[in-house]
Amino acid sequence: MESEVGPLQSVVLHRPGAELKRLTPRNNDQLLFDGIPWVDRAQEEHDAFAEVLRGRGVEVLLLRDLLAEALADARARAAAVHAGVDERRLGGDIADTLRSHLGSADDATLAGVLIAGMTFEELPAAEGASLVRRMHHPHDFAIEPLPNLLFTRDSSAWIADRVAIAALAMPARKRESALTDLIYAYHPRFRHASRAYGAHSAPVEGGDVLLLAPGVVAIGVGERTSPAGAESLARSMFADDLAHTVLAVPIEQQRASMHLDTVCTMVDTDKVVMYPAIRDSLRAYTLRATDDKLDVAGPSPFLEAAADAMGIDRLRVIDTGLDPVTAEREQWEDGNNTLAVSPGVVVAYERNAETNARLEEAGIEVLRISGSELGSGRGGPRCMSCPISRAALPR
Ligand SMILES: NC(=[NH2+])NCCC[C@H](N)C(=O)O
Repeated sequence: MESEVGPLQSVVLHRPGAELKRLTPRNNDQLLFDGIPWVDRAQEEHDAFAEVLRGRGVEVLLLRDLLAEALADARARAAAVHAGVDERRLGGDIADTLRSHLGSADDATLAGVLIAGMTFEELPAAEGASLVRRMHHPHDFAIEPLPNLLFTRDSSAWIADRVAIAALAMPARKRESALTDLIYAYHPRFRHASRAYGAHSAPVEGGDVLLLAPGVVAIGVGERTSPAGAESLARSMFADDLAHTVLAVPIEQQRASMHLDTVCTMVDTDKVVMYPAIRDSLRAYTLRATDDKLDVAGPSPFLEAAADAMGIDRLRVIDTGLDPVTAEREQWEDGNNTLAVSPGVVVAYERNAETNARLEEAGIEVLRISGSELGSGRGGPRCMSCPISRAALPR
């Protein structure tokens, strides 16, 4: 996979389920949701999203199935139980009981618990007294749920023929990469996939990684991806010959722009849709490897640095020309977070009517999906998808 826009062939999605039913007004902030989604409707919206992709010939793989299939391997099970059971939180006794309970669950049930988590009242019964059980509220989580698994973009990212397992920055999401890690390690389809970068160093999230052109990768640096994360991903891509140029793009460290793809996504080989408020201020450091040494230049204006690295005259921005308030509203609702299924064809939330109209005026085909419930986790079509293969672009 060497671009953002080559004809999409296969993608990993996660159909949201019981993990969203864990969200309450007391925990939604910590779990990174801005509201309490209506779960049945979120599932309908998600099914419709998957159908739009299938309708364009895309193979849709569902993360829950991949996880359950990977768990058929005993080593995957052991890793999953290890990652799910936090002995510091539970104490030795409960941890032991839970490990043996999970160890004997069937693959689908285990996958379900790893995703939806478990409360203290759902713990398997055990003999003897436990202060931990007595003192925890029955609704406290013994295993935290993973509602943000919906955003499959972030926990892994494919660059050329390699997969990078992300190190996620927020505590509520850290365990996601343990699951993607074991899918890629043990699922028969991916067992032989080579890795780029491991989950064990500084934070990098897939939402920050944009494949601008073959050999050219932009990495947003802000609330999630750290400078150290960007630098080590760049170094590993250079070492593996996956990129010749990396652009490190500072973005504001705030929720509205948590990832680079919340403010900018590619809609065609030489076109991006971008939040107008940052268009003139976005800058980039240009990283290259010269004689095996890292070379850092800039910062310079992002659009110029990108065009330069891509070897094109201009990287065009769809001129949404929106008034600042509409632009801010639609950016918050992921109007700039489009998923390209081929050059010039993108999936977008229908609610961002103005941005979509401008895209169409510019000749982009917009496949609209509804996201009134899905969007409450603050993520759009690009965040909710992890492309694993795209056809190469004609050169
Ligand atoms: N690639 C993205 N923009 N992902 C959006 C992730 C949203 C998620 N609720 C989070 O806060 O992490």
